Amino acid sequence: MGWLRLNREHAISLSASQDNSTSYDKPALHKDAISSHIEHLHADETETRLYPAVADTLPDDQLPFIPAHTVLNVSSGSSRIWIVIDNIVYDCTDFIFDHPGGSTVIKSFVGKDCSWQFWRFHTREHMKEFGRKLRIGRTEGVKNPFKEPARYVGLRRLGEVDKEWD
Ligand code: HEM
Repeated sequence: MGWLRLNREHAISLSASQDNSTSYDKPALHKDAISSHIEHLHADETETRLYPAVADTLPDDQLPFIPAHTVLNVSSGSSRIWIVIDNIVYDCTDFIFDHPGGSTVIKSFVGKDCSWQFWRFHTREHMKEFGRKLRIGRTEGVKNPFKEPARYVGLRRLGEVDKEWD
């Protein structure tokens, strides 16, 4: 667990040294730091650390690809809190302690897709300001355990084409 401890201390000292930083700001981890600590880790922890948080400026389509089975393995075999929104993997391990909606909701989606649930409670601005810095990769095929219920405006289903207007 040496690496995890190091990562947390690094994050804390970083946020202490930057006034406008919050405690869940994650540093962009350096490859040398990863390899020098990687030998102390169990296999599944090693796997999680291959995907550190990436720079805010990196476009989604340039994020490293994390196969669905890796998302699943990491989530069941380690204490990392990875969730998937619109095929982007977010590492919420540290962020859950600061999440205004509490940690339980996020924990209930570990290793799962929760796109529609996320968009029920958040705006694009929330994602840009708080979510973007938690991105670690992109993926495909991770399942949402719940089907999105149909949404209605009055008696009309949202998004339904109104035949009378055609
Ligand atoms: C990338 C992951 C996430 C980020 C960055 C994030 C960020 C935030 C932020 C910034 C707020 C405050 C919103 C406000 O001020 O109006 C919030 C509230 C909330 N979030 Fe999240 N969230 C994440 C994941 C989730 C997930 C997966 C769920 C569960 C579906 C969830 C459920 C909620 C709820 C229920 C609230 C409280 C809403 C309210 O009080 O009106 N969040 N989140």
